[in-house]
Amino acid sequence: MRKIEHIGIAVADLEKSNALFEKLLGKANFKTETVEGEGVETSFFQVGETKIELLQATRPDSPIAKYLEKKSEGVHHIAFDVEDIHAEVGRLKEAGFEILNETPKQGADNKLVVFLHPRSTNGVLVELCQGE
Ligand SMILES: CC[C@@H](C(=O)O)C(=O)SCCNC(=O)CCNC(=O)[C@H](O)C(C)(C)COP(=O)(O)OP(=O)(O)OC[C@H]1O[C@@H](n2cnc3c(N)ncnc32)[C@H](O)[C@@H]1OP(=O)(O)O
Ligand SMILES: [Co+2]
Repeated sequence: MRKIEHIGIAVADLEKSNALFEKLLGKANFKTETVEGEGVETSFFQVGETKIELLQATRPDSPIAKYLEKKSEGVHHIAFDVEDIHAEVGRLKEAGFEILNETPKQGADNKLVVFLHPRSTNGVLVELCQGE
């Protein structure tokens, strides 16, 4: 794992949270992107080498909608940048972590992403992501 690629934050109202994070970070977001496969609309802010990813649900069965039903707005996942996602999945599986999707799926920014179940990672939803 090379660095924290982004921190995902579940929000109820992307427009409101965009304005809040713009004020907090002193800069505007650099992009928004809808990822239909995950049922989310995202907004990204660059902070040094890493990013803040705000996530709003686009449909009721989105993981973000389910999360907000049970919990509240806040940190939803931590994403690590990896060089070789297949090798990393193999290593983590061997080490006993619970992989949610062994076949990488399409994330934002055309990246391949894999999630680890929070029950195997001290309650933190972990995302691995490999860039182009
Ligand atoms: C924009 C695309 C991409 C990117 O490029 O960055 C993204 O970031 S997409 C982000 C949204 N997608 C995902 O989160 C996909 C992976 N998540 C899942 O598969 C599911 O959300 C889950 C983690 C398996 C949970 O789903 P489910 O089992 O249906 O939900 P429950 O509500 O029943 O939860 C079971 C258990 O897990 C705890 N939980 C759920 N979400 C989280 C979380 N984000 N962080 C920590 N813990 C979480 C939940 O509290 C339950 O715990 P117990 O009550 O103790 O059983
Ligand atoms: Co993410």
